[in-house]
Amino acid sequence: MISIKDLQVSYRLGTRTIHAVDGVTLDIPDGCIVGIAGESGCGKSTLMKAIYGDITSPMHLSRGSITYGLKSAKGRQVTAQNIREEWFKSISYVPQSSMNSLNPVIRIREQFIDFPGTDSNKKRVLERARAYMGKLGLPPEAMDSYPHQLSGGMRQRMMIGLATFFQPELIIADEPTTALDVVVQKDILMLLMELQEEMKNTILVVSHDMGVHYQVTHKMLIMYAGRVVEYGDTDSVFSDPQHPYTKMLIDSLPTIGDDSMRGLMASAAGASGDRAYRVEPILHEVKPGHFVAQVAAAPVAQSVGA
Ligand SMILES: Nc1ncnc2c1ncn2[C@@H]1O[C@H](COP(=O)(O)OP(=O)(O)OP(=O)(O)O)[C@@H](O)[C@H]1O
Repeated sequence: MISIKDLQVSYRLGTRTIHAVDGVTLDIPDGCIVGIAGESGCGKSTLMKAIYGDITSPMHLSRGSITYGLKSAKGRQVTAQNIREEWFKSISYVPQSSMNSLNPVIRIREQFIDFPGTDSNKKRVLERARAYMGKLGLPPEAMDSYPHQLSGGMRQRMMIGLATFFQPELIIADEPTTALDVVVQKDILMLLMELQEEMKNTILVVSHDMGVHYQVTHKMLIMYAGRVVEYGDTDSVFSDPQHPYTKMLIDSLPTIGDDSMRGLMASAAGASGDRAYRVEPILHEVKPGHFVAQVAAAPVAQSVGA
């Protein structure tokens, strides 16, 4: 279990200090996927970097502690002081826009060989990496490509492959599906879920997409202005949100069968005044080539006495 106690992480900007994470206390159990949501700038990435132990100026840990409950392969307790030595082994990070983090001028296979912690027998590493990438749905020749020769989805798969190659107990994925189309997004999320199911490790996923959180996570952490405003089992947070900000985030998620959306659709159509409507919205061409989902246009029923 990861235990975070009264964590404050700040940025020093000249004479000013911003507390990007402020007084966060929480326990993250082993073997679950935790989703982190909250508006831009609320401190999600800062919290993830602090957990990863990637604390470099102007960022600093101004208060509190993180304990990991992890042991290295050599049986040593992982602490905030030695966590860097465990990068990619016990803990790995898929950063924002990570698919663009591959070095563009060297082939992917070289990036695997240079990878921290790989053993000195390059041939053996490559064989293992090729087999692993095949398991992640990448063709064997993808390892011999330069990053620009692969699609965004393939590059993101590669990054997830790099992050999971040593089966770390903790993986932090900061917006792993941003900038991918919805089909590829789904594939990447399914891949993360399958890997977690197999490895039984803990994954922290930052995303702005509440639909992603609902589908993928076991627990949800909602942040606002550097603080955690709600944290609980995903089912409970979605079915019974308590904090107004969580309610707002969840209300912004349209769902099939959502009566409030139906009401909205109905009133929008009703407001036009010239349509009777059924409840199910249908795509209508309102202008040549311009479609909108609205309730079906049907002859307006004549009211009695009209
Ligand atoms: N390197 C930095 N120097 C100074 N301030 C920073 C730095 N990085 C982040 N901040 C500030 O810290 C606060 C939290 O930023 P952070 O990137 O953690 O938010 P976030 O929730 O991850 O946002 P986003 O969803 O846009 O990625 C913001 O006010 C941001 O401006």
